[in-house]
Amino acid sequence: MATGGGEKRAELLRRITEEGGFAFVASAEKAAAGDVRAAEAAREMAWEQLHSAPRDEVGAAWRDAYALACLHVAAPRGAGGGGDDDRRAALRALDMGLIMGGGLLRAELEDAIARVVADRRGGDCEAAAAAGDVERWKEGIAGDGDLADVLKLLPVKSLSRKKIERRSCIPLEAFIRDYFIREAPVILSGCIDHWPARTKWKDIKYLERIAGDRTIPVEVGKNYACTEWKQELITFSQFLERMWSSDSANLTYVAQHPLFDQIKELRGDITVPEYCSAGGGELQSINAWFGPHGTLTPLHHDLHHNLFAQVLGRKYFRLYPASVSVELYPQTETILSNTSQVDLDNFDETEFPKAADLEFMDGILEEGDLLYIPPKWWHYVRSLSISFSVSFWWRTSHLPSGSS
Ligand SMILES: O=C(O)CCC(=O)C(=O)O
Ligand SMILES: [Fe+2]
Repeated sequence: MATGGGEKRAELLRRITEEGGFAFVASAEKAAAGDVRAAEAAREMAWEQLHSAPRDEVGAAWRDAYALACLHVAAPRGAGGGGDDDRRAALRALDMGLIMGGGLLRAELEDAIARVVADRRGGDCEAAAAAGDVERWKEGIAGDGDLADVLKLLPVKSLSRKKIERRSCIPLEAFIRDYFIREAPVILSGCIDHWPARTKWKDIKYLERIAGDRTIPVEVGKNYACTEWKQELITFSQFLERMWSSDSANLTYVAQHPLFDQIKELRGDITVPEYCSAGGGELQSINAWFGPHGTLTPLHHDLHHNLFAQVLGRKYFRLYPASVSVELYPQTETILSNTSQVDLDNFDETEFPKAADLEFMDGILEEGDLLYIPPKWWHYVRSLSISFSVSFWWRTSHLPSGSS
């Protein structure tokens, strides 16, 4: 398997030389000549550079260098004829390159992944999910509990509560007129019934077969605002295994991950809803939110318009308008400034008095529903079953730029 991108590679090595990475360049040259140990050494050196400074300060050259080294590590293992272990190791290296590496060699990484995947398809690739898992999976997606059960867990003043409006699939013009322009949330049902994902993802064996050996980033812990929270890189199969764990302190959540850029087969199972063209906007990202019963996303806001598709399972959403930001006590640390200090699960009225009487909207997103969340609207999300959702974020030209 060739690593491709000859000119890009030469240019990258020049950039790394300028950064003083002579040892990396020497190892990369040996790796290109088939030296596996040199490939691994180069990857190690780039990895160290990636972790030597905060993520946004690591130079693009070193990120691209990491991707190049991953291509070299995978090349001999991914070549046709290798065994399953080799293919898995190649996929892991290439996925790590996609997740942690820069964008320069993205196409080369994707091509290499497509070759390994196609090679595997030729062989016997029956999914490993046990028969019992198939049943458990169906039960897990169904979930139970209604709004009253959720509200018991969340102390609220019922006077300040409104239901999120619910409509069946409406024309784009009506969506723009009634919700988008007014920046009003709405749940739309029956708009994604045609997505292959609605049927295919109900089959755990399908997910396991398509994605089982792929490496993905997951979040582990009660929620991202907790101190014990961490991120890990595990295979999709390992993630599915953890779905059955009852250890709530180690809830494992694929959250806000661009899974569909990474695993192309899954991208084919969903479609960008027409509503995302409202405002002549530009799609910013499509993210997966996949996890067990009980995942919690604390109260926060994002800068984008969000159309949130509930593909499998059910989720409770609580929304507060953008206008009440001050009353929700945003965190003071810049990195978490879009997150509220108010913990809705353990609401402390004496500490956050202004938040006590605020009006909010809530509702349960059922399988097959879409939820429109206008920019900067605060949202709190809790899964009521195994849940797989997809968010479509877009922005219009008049909105502030930047990420969530
Ligand atoms: O589903 C979740 O847990 C959070 C979703 C969310 O915050 C978003 O789509 O912006
Ligand atoms: Fe969000």
